[in-house]
Amino acid sequence: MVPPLFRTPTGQEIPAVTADEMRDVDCVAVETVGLQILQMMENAGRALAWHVRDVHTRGDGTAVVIAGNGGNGGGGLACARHLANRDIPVSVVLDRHADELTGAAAHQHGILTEMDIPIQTDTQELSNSEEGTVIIDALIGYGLRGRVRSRASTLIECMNSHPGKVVSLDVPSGIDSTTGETLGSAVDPTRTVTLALPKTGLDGVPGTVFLADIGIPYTVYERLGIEYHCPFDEADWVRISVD
Ligand SMILES: NC(=O)C1=CN([C@@H]2O[C@H](COP(=O)(O)OP(=O)(O)OC[C@H]3O[C@@H](n4cnc5c(N)ncnc54)[C@H](O)[C@@H]3O)[C@@H](O)[C@H]2O)[C@H](O)CC1
Ligand SMILES: [K+]
Repeated sequence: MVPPLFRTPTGQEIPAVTADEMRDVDCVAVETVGLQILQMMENAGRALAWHVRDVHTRGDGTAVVIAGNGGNGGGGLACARHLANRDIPVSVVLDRHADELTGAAAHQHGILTEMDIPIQTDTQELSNSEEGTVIIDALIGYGLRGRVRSRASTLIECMNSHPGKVVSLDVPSGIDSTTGETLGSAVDPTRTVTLALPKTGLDGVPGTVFLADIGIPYTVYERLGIEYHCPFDEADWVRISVD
């Protein structure tokens, strides 16, 4: 399969990667170069919060983050903190009980509880929220394995039936980030904010796609033989599309 070629609005080409290649990037960044996941996640959460504010054009200006237990969920929870810091009323719906969270997601969750941000597993508040509410899809990213299971599938349906705009982090949940296949059900976003490099499966996803800088240095790409030229200019993100 020939990988899709993404370009910025000025025509700069950006290589797309599979989930395995992106895991290699993460692995070299962390194991060899010494970045910490939380450093990259902080950049992801901040960039995502900017995009949520950007699509917040009307309504009551609230946001609901739907978060899973992996790196994607962790980025969504970091985004919730950045939104609250800008006085945007934000709440969180988890895909599991808070006691079951692990790793970076548990870490981000602990901060949100200290901030008194409402966190629940019940989707009622999401269903009742206004059209102007922006939904942040941080359920599953490139870590999706197999068909979407029932609880995640319910959350995906809930996001898709909400009248508000949906911003997906990294990959619309339910889309295989390598093949673009819908594994059972998938989020239909207004916008996707993908991290570091485009994923091959993003070719053809609905909505616009932005690439965000999460601070991975050139040397990581060089070590993996990925030809990378910085596509970012004044902003820490750039819109990308396939010809
Ligand atoms: N350098 C980077 O790009 C960085 C990306 N980050 C973000 O981390 C995710 C990848 O994180 P990972 O923990 O590997 O996986 P996910 O969060 O995508 O997925 C795990 C999550 O999903 C659930 N899940 C998996 N399969 C299924 C299924 N079939 N049905 C239901 N649920 C499923 C699982 O239970 C977990 O909850 C990447 O996309 C970025 O968003 C890092 O933040 C920083 C570096
Ligand atoms: K997602």
